[in-house]
Amino acid sequence: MSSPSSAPLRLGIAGLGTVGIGVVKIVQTHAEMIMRRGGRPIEIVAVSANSRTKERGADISGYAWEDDPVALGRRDDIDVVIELMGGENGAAKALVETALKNGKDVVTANKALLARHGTELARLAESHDRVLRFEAAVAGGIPVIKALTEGLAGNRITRVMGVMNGTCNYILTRMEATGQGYNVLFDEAFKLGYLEADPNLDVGGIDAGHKLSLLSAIAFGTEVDFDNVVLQGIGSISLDDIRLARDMGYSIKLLGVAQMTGRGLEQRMTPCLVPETHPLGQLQGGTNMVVIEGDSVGQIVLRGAGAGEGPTASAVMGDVLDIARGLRLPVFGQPAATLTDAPPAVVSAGAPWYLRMTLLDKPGALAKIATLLGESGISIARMRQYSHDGTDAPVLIVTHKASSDDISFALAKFAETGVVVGDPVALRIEEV
Ligand SMILES: NC(=O)C1=CN([C@@H]2O[C@H](COP(=O)(O)OP(=O)(O)OC[C@H]3O[C@@H](n4cnc5c(N)ncnc54)[C@H](OP(=O)(O)O)[C@@H]3O)[C@@H](O)[C@H]2O)C=CC1
Ligand SMILES: N[C@@H](CCO)C(=O)O
Repeated sequence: MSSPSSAPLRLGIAGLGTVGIGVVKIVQTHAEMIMRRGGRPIEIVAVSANSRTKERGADISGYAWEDDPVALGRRDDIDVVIELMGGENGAAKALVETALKNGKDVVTANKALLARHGTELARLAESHDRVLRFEAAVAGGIPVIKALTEGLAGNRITRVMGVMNGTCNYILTRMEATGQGYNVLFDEAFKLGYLEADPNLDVGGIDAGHKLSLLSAIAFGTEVDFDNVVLQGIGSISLDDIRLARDMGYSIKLLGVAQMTGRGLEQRMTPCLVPETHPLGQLQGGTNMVVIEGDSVGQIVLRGAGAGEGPTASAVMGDVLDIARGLRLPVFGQPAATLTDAPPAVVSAGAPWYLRMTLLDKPGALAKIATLLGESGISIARMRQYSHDGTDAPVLIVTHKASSDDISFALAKFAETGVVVGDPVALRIEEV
């Protein structure tokens, strides 16, 4: 920690949308409290957004305006650039690079940018003796970066997992609670300010994958490796799956898991079943949860709002206050030059699986499926056939531990049995 200055810390904010305006409101509302806690006044000097005339819900008339956000990175009257525009390239990347090269510290909520360019930007920041902070980029208002880089710094982290996309958790849990369809709930999540500019980043699991790749880098001291996160979105999850999983005692979550194994770094962000009684299974709405396991601390669970104006702005301000106080940590908790290039784990550890399929209701159909699973090396733990009208029978199978390769092999062979109608659904049951 360097000795902090008592001069005002001067901010330039690029992006005045959901998060940017949230930050403006906190700076304006809590000026005195922030000054006491940061040990110096914190002032917004200049801002930038696409439209100068848009109504913003906060008074920004006292701040200088830049049409070009990158100009904020060159201004002599700014100490910290806050990048809240989004996008993995373009103006956001140009601004962060310009600011760091011009001696400014940077705070960003942009997980897409860091998932793609995090290692390179960390090297750039550290080579210019600048800090680059991104608490808001992972799990919104939950201070998970701080937990990993500071409070848990003495632990060898064994696993990080969690629900890290508010939109997906909102849609999945509201589908179950209200029986409403995907499209209605998607619109509700939009109104709550949860969605990315490109909503496919949310529902496709990409946004949560970005976040997981950042947590992995900190937890395991590795370069950010988003390309090797195994990704699957929630688009294929039906109301039937949500209800049937619950009937078997599980909730469906878009769950991220990262762990360093003997086979390399395993990173997955996929829909999984978790026990409905586990805190992960109970998570409702836009709430996020990150579970961290360390060799000394054991398991800890962090829970809170993962998206939206207030929670995300809260995380941004935590970073700003740390800079005001003079706290200067390496971007990923250890110097960027020491981050290792870990090989990705090709095969994930075995797990029980949930298999849902529709079978022709005729003699021997179930036996054919049981035989096929046996031949694929998969053992059945539980099975349930639901009552039905007509000729198609909904069947649910929970397996004992099986590898994803064995499950894929069996699924590929299902069509050959002549008794499976449509595409079966296979979801991993995570051991939490
Ligand atoms: N919303 C959330 O809950 C969370 C968001 N984030 C991240 O925070 C960042 C901002 O998100 P959010 O506030 O929701 O996004 P919004 O879309 O609400 O706001 C984006 C802002 O950036 C401005 N902008 C975009 N491109 C440019 C550009 N090229 N030049 C100048 N201004 C530009 C827009 O201007 P204008 O208003 O004039 O169009 C707008 O003010 C993203 O990286 C997002 O991933 C992280 C955690 C949570
Ligand atoms: N779109 C993101 C915002 C928070 O990162 C979400 O729904 O979680």
